[in-house]
Amino acid sequence: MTYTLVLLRHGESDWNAQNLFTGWVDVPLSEKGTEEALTGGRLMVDAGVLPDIVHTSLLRRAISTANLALDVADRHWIPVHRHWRLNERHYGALQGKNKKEIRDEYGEEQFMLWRRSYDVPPPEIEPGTEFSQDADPRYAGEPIPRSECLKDVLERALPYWNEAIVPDLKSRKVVLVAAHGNSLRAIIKHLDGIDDETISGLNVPTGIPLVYELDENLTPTQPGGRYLDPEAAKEAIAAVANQGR
Ligand SMILES: O=C(O)[C@@H](CO)OP(=O)(O)O
Repeated sequence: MTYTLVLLRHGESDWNAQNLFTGWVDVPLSEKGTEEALTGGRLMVDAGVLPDIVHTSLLRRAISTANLALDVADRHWIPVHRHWRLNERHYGALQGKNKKEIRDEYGEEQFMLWRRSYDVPPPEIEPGTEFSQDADPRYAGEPIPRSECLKDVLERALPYWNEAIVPDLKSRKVVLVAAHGNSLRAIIKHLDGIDDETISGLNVPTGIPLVYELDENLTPTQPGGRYLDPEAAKEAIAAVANQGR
């Protein structure tokens, strides 16, 4: 008997399409992203993987993706929990900046350090500036970051994983987590025990459900899980890896 976890990165957002660092900026899905979310729902139906409960971030690209996918799967009615601890990593002062321009200005090495190193956060965002979240009511009273590396994301996501998601898994619910490239990378690092170096090469495609069967110790029975459309995932993973080029 295993526990079933479905990880779903939101469909393409408007800012993914424009190649902008997004982080906690609350941008909507693009038309393509909406289609990806609907396809994600169909893939779950075809695989017979029907969520009993959903956890999302507080950002509309993840919320909309979950809503669209669950509607297709006729599971629009399941209980939902939302938390900022599942948000995308906070991209600090890079939020709203073009990835290619940042790469051209700072060079490949610095660009990749900021984008994919485990423990180097981008420069902090200035409070009160256009893309900062300090006055956003959804985070009132919360210890929100001004910039995060993946290590920070893992540290803030883990309490939510342990206290909110694990109990649902252990009660034998099929759990859907609809979140973001980097919050999902953090969860995958934790689940698969990926080391700090190797995780820099792992990218998560938009809109393709990734299913994990977990044993009693919450160890994946198949490391890396299985994408419900492996061919599409391969192509989309390469596209994410190549952003900024
Ligand atoms: O901009 C972002 O918030 C993330 C995800 O879209 O980008 P990256 O893949 O570069 O970490």
